[in-house]
Formats: sequence, structure tokens, C-alpha cells
Amino acid sequence: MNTAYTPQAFEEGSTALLAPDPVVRFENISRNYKMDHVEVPALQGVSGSIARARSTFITGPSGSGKSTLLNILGLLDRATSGTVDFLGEDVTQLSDRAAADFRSRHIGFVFQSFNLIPVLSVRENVEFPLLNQKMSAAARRERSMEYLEAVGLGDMVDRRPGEISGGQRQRVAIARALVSRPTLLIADEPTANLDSKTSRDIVALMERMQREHATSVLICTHDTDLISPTSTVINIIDGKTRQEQAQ
Ligand SMILES: Nc1ncnc2c1ncn2[C@@H]1O[C@H](COP(=O)(O)OP(=O)(O)OP(=O)(O)O)[C@@H](O)[C@H]1O
Repeated sequence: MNTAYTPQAFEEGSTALLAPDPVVRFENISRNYKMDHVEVPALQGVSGSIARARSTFITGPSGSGKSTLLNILGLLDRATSGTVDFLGEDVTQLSDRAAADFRSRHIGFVFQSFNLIPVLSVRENVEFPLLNQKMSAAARRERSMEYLEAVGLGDMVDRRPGEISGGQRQRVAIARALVSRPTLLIADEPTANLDSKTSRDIVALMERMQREHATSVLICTHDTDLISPTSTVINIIDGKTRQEQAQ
């Protein structure tokens, strides 16, 4: 174990919150929301990093700022101040169009509500992120089938999302998030609507895919039972962070 990454090295407010070989480093992120002309601080100077090909969990009480941080790191929202270095690039400086392009090339999302398109088949849902890539229809189909088989749904590809279980829908969402081979998989409460066994299976699946494809995985969850011993934990309380290396 590298002692540079013990929890003591990650004191609150430290700017040296470095994971080994990080793909993302964020420094002093603040985000204020405007409510009735009053600025409400959701994040107050949080710093940390996301290691390559590892799992990082964001935990913390309701309203502490977890989704706000996830949205900023996923380039879905902008920080009021602070920097996000993603693969060596300061992505806080990107235009909206460049941020959307960066997102489609490097980030896959899994949400608690699955966000599948109900009128498309399971296979068409997984193919969807590949439509704006330079790939033939046959290559798209082959790649989608590869990921659907990897998540154990090779025999359900012609069903609609309404014709499969919640756990199966979440597996489709994982295949869809990974099919474009992103650098970072972001999952916001991916197990919130699932029973505890299915939840553990879903996290195990994400971690297997992470090992096989060297993807970094960032998971926001209330459920600390899901956290694996080798992962990094970023704990947010009242908009401030503490990052710990679990092992
Ligand atoms: N669009 C918004 N406008 C105003 N305030 C917001 C907005 N989104 C979030 N907030 C506030 O910012 C704070 C952090 O919210 P956030 O959703 O990031 O917390 P969270 O830790 O993800 O909560 P939960 O676990 O309940 O989902 C909360 O006080 C919330 O009320």
C-alpha cells in the first residue's frame, strides 16, 4: 500500500487530494444556485481526483451536494468557480458545444431512472450513442451485441424496456453507457430503485466492466454497503469534501 494515499493525507480542504494516475482532478469547486435572488451555496471549495481504471464512490447525506458535483464532473453543469482537469484539459473553459463533444467522447452516464427510450428495443437503446460515430450499421450492431452479451442480456435484445425487469433495465443502461468505450462511467444512484441483491449485482457488473475495459467508474450512492474495499470514497458533508482511500 502506498502510504501517500492514507486517509490522513486527505484532510478536508487540502488541495493535494490526488488518486494514483488520476483521469480527473478537481480543485476548489464551488457551485451556488440562485433562489429568489439569493445565492445558495451547494458546493464550497471541494477538491479531489478520480483514479484511472478504479472505482470512486461519492457518499454523503441528502442535500450535501453529491449530484451537483457529479453533474459538474460529467460536464452537464458548470461550477461557479474552481477547475476540472480531465485528461490534462481544463474542461471548465470549454464552450457548450465543445463540452457536449467531450462528453460524448469520454463520459458514459447511468441514472437511477434508467432513462431508456421506451419505443426502442433493448439493442436499439444500446446502439443509440453510436449513431453519431463513424461506424457502419453492422459494426454498431456487433458492438452493441458484444456489450449486451457482457451484461447477460444477449437473449433479450429485441424486447422493449417495458418488457424487462428493473435490474435488467439497469443492465441495459450500463451497456448503453459503456458501448462507446468512455474514459469515465458516471452513475448517479444507479441502484436506488433496486432490491439489495440486484443492487450488489449491478455494482459488481460495473466493477467487472471497469476491470475488463480499464474504465474509471464514479458512483454516487446513499448505500455504503455497496462500496468495495479497494475503491476511493469521496465523502461530502454540507458542500465540503473529504476523500479517503479505502485501501
Ligand atoms: N437546481 C437547483 N436550484 C436550487 N437549489 C438546488 C438545485 N439543485 C440542488 N440544489 C440545492 O443544492 C444542495 C445540494 O443538492 P444536491 O442535489 O447536489 O444534493 P445531493 O447530495 O445529491 O442530495 P440527494 O442525496 O438528496 O440526491 C441542496 O441544498 C439542494 O436543495
